[in-house]
Amino acid sequence: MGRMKGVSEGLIIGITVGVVIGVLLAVGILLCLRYRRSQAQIRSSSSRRASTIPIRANGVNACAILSNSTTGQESPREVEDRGASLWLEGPGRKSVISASGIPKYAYKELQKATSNFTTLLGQGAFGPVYKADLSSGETLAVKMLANNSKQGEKEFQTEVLLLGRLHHRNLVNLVGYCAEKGQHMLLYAYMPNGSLASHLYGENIAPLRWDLRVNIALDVAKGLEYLHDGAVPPVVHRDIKSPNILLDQSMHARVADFGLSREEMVTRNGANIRGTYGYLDPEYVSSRSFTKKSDVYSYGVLLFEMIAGRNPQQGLMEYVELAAINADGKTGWEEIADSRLEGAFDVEELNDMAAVAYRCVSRVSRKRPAMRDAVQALMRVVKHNQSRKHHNRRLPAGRTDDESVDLEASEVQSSLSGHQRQESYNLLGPKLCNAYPVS
Ligand SMILES: Nc1ncnc2c1ncn2[C@@H]1O[C@H](COP(=O)(O)OP(=O)(O)OP(=O)(O)O)[C@@H](O)[C@H]1O
Repeated sequence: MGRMKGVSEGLIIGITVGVVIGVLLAVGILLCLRYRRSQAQIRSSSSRRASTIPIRANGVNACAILSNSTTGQESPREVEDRGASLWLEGPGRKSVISASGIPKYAYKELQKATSNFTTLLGQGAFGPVYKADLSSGETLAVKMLANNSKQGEKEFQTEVLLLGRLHHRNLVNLVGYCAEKGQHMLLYAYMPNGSLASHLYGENIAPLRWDLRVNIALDVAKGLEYLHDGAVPPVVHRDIKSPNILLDQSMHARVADFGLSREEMVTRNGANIRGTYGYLDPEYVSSRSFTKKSDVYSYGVLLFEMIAGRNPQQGLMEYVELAAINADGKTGWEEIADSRLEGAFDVEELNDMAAVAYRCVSRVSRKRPAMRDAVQALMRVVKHNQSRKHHNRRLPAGRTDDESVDLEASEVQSSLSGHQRQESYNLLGPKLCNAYPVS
């Protein structure tokens, strides 16, 4: 009996110890599993954040070191309170990534980078634009929005958010902003080669070569195509003109000044119109409804401006209309070619580009091409231009690049049958030039 009692007691103790160990093991495994799950959640949420907040350092897709430390004007508390901003640090970098993913710059840093706002690049309708040399070595253009603008803080933040999501190699992309001391500033990539207008009309600047004009025409078309068909929601530029086409270090063109809320201008007859005289879609002027096709019209004017080297505000379109009497819309446009080209252009390419331009400036918007069609047409012109260049690259040894351009023009113009029309340019050009002297 006594032995039996001893055995059952031992059994009970054994079972109890086993159960306790089992429970402890189960709790341990459970805790372990929960810990691993929470780690996985942290990992996935941080990678989600990284993919939704585009971390860009001054417009360049750069690998940035993120930290909570403060290096600029704003206090860390301010940043934390908004709960959605991250400081972006790097050598000489003092900006903060806002909720929209667009770096926010401190007023003090910009003040230093612009030598107290004295490095004026020019004055636009929105206010002055300054060149900023940052301590990081980067150069930006700072557009200081005029204080008299009716835009409030909320509208400015909305504009930054909208602009910040537009990115294309043929746009002057927004790379940052500053909203401090009652000032609103937009920061853009700096375009060292200035505006298309300065190259067409600048006095101390070499005439823009034909091949560059063709490339610029395609670049602008691609930038506009992106705004119309690539951006969500689509963006209508509303002010396509040669001063708003800027050239980067490689002479690639980029469309500037898009997406900004524009003030209306009052015309002589008291109507409120937005845009620039000379580039304005006549259908918009009568209907007051601005569409993508109104941008297409302005683009057509811009193409003719590059072909003729004439300012749309000084009778370019009247000049074009006059030439259109002789041209059938597709050929014969060489008579309006910019005299500064001195005949160094390909007639076929010029006619093809003018044919696109002529369709773009059709008075009936429905008849104008979409920007994607203009891109296709311009791509063919660029292709032709490049294969011509390739052909002419087989030059006699010892020739310089400049000579090759001259040779290229004369060779092509004399070798291709279509280019015999060059002679009619020589005959008809001066006639039209006298009727509309370049002012
Ligand atoms: N990103 C940039 N890089 C270099 N220069 C620039 C840049 N943005 C603007 N500029 C220059 O600053 C000056 C003012 O530009 P802004 O765009 O404000 O006005 P605009 O285009 O000349 O006129 P508007 O405001 O009437 O369209 C111009 O000379 C322009 O070429």
